[in-house]
Amino acid sequence: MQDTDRDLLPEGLGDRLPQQAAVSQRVRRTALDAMASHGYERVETPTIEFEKSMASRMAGVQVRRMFRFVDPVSLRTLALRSDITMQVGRIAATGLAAAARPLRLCYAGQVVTIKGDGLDPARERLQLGAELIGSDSVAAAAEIVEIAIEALRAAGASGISVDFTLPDVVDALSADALPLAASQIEAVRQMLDAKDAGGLVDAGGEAYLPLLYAVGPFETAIERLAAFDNAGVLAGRIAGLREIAARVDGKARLTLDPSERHGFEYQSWFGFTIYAEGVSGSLGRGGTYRILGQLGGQDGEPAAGFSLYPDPLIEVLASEPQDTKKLFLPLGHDARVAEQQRAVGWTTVAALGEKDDPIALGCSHRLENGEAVPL
Ligand SMILES: N[C@@H](Cc1c[nH]c[nH+]1)C(=O)O
Repeated sequence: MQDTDRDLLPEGLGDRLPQQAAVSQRVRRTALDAMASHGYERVETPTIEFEKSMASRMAGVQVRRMFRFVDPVSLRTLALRSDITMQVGRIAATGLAAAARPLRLCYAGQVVTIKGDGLDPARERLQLGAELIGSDSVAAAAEIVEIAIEALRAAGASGISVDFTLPDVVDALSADALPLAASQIEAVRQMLDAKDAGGLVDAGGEAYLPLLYAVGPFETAIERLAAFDNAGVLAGRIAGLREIAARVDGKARLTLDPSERHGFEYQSWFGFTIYAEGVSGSLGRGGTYRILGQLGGQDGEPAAGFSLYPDPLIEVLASEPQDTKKLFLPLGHDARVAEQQRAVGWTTVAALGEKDDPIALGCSHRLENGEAVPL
């Protein structure tokens, strides 16, 4: 009988072969270097931890997306990390509780979820990001957006665009200017998410209809949002968005979709999604949020941050021709010369036998009389 399962990977999981792995390393390094250059210090977190500590750090985290199982040692429920931001929140609230604020941390690692996101079947993704802990001000949010753009550009993306949103807009409006019954709030949110104008009216959210039209290029959409907000409930948020937009002007194309919530589980007054030309789907998101714990009392500690999910960018970059400079070392070559060549940046591939074919092995040059000769 054939063991068909042996060579298969579960749905949504995959290997990276050398070309993709090389690009992935480069993307990770260049993006993290951009974050480090702005004072974000690297932290590393475990891939598994207690479910409770991950799920309770921020309001709105969805545990049902996480792989969970019982630890045979502690007999407690563990979860595989689905978002490193929550772990950075734990570090900020515990190990680095006494560190000076604002605290700037960055991270990179694989994250997994039980189900892919929308049409994307991938269940494991590379996540890279930065968190600015101690403030969720406009200045903090603007710094985060600027660094997200810079990190993505450093990683090789171009034609970057950023879509701003107000994750808690329904809460803000329903608490004040446009009251909704507690039972209506979820339906109104869902209809806004679905951009379903008819459904929004049926759900009793007619007054929220203008939110569906305050979308598109930032300048015109923000004007529409301001016109809709005649009670001034959103005035602070609108001024904040304008300030952030002015800071990133010229670095990315800006759009606004004030009721967009896809992927925003715990962000508060400000959120954004980031895209690049030639790459389908989004490449990351971020925003302001609160870290629950002792710091900041009941409301938690304010923070802002972003996470990039660069896998689709890695695919695109890895499909472009790479300039490989590899030097073939024939049998009997001078080992000292080879070492000197590596010292000046060559990658060398040494022949093991007579039959080794430099071209088939991906070499661009061959060592002859101490010189690299093009093949
Ligand atoms: N970790 C969030 C993005 C984020 C980082 N910091 C704040 N928000 C996500 O992946 O959706």
